[in-house]
Amino acid sequence: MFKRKRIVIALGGNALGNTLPEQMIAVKSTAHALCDLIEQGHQVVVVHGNGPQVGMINNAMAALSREDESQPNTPLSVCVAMSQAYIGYDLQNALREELRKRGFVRTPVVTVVTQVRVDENDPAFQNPSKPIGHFLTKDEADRQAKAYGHIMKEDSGRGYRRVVASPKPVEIVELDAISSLVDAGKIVITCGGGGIPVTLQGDHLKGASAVIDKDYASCLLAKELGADMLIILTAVEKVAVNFGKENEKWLDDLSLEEAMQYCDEGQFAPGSMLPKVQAAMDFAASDPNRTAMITLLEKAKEGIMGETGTRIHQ
Ligand SMILES: Nc1ncnc2c1ncn2[C@@H]1O[C@H](COP(=O)(O)OP(=O)(O)O)[C@@H](O)[C@H]1O
Ligand SMILES: NC(=O)OP(=O)(O)O
Repeated sequence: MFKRKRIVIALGGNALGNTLPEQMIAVKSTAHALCDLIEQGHQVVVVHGNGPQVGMINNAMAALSREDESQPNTPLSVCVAMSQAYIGYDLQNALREELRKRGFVRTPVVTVVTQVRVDENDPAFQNPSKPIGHFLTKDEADRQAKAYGHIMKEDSGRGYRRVVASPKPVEIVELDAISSLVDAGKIVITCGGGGIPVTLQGDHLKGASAVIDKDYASCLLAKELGADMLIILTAVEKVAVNFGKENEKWLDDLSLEEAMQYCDEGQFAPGSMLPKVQAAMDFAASDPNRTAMITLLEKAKEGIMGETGTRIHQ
């Protein structure tokens, strides 16, 4: 018998592309994949990344303030807010269009500007690790570091990128509003780019200079919303051990014990697959009835039917 599931979906970089025109095209196939799950009868809540976009926005705002002394530099937290609105705008319109095509003319899609509280003493503030912006060559990265004081790191064999602090999400500030919208059957896009990082200062929420990992934020959201599944959609169909090596092995199924062992062995690259596996483990550990899955964006439908993807469970 069909069981309707509440599913939090985390969308990776390939769901959005790297530039404005790329994003306009990419969101169409993303909407297609998401609507496949909605059409199956599932309740879907959408989280997306923002690494390339927040880097682009931050560079543009910094260039503006260099050109015009009257424009103070834009804090990273505001750049995250801008990325939520810009990505949400494209994504909600693509979803709206795809839903209407499939006859869901009354299903509203809404993007919630979402703040996520972090701990101001999180050691991540002292150890920038979250890659943002475009991939650069070593020479380009050295020039950027010298010109702007950015910290640059090699990203999983794919080139160099700027890294910024990435504290763990502690609390989703707008959770009640998100929960009401989801309960009322709306399609909600929330915690975009991991959420706008804020710290609590009395009654004031102060923007923090950071970018939260959207995989960890989507795990927190999924737990808070009592979701049945967390699905992390990325650019690989399955998680592998010995990734990229001759003895590479794609995994269908991962228990928490196996996942922990592979993490300890360093099988998953930090800054790419490791946060996904850790978020999946955290979600699966929270309840024996909860499963997390990591798969390719285009395979979401097959994944949920158990035909592909890597499932992480207790
Ligand atoms: N063990 C692994 N198994 C599968 N993919 C891996 C593994 N280690 C690193 N990767 C890489 O991680 C990528 C996903 O991370 P990333 O591109 O940062 O995610 P996102 O989709 O959130 O932007 C995959 O496309 C793959 O290239
Ligand atoms: N904020 C975030 O995790 O973005 P990416 O998924 O693009 O890295």
